[in-house]
Amino acid sequence: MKIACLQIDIAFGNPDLNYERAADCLKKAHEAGCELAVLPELWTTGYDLTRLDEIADTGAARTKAFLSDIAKKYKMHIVGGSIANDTNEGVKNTMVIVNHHGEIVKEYSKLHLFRLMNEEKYLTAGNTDGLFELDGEKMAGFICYDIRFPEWFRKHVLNGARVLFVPAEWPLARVDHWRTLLIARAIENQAYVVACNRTGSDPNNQFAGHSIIVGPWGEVIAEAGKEEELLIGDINFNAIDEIRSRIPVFEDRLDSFY
Ligand SMILES: NC(=O)CCC(=O)C(=O)O
Repeated sequence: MKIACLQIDIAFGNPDLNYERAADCLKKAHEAGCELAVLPELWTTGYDLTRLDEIADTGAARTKAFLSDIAKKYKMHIVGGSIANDTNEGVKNTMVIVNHHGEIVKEYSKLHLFRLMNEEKYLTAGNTDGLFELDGEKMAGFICYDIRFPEWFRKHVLNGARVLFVPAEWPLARVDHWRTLLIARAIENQAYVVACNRTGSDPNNQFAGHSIIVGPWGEVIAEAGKEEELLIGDINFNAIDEIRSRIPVFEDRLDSFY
């Protein structure tokens, strides 16, 4: 499966412009022959959290219609990063996944809110898992800070997920943590990790870029630099079986001791 991470800059608090930019990049991913595209975290608004009452997407309705139209037009699955989603439980940081028929297959809202970027003051945590299926393969979505919680990843992998998606707005200041944690999540779970970070800056942070696709052996299949980039990599589901039979971690787990 040919996958594209849309490592883009995000216009602070300007959804109209961000939808336009995302549409351009999704078109480029389609033209490059990609079967699945991934967007970064909070790609419609950035971290303009004090203005969420004006700029959040009510019920993610605009985002769902936008992604669904594009997915259908290009026959491409879209892991829709995440957006500020105004729900009756508060504003959530929600990922929408759309298959290549334009059907919404999953909504996952970020479980672990990141205090260093004030998320807990403005956002409501999700309360569902991130498991979904595309082309008969089990996959899962996580959002940014979630990568610091290996138990959350393991839970999804034990439930069958073999491709783990991570949209993010990860600052440059901790780019070493970003790379190390993502590679570790791939190695320990013997699964693909596809992580799409934003680039550019906002009033509080400079972002790292360095979107990355990591294979189940921990090998870096593709990695972006710091600038805007359409990062493309191929994933091969057979490699997961091969590595799991070489080192049978999932057979050797001793659940009763953990
Ligand atoms: N947007 C985020 O969740 C950022 C997480 C982060 O920077 C970290 O160090 O963790």
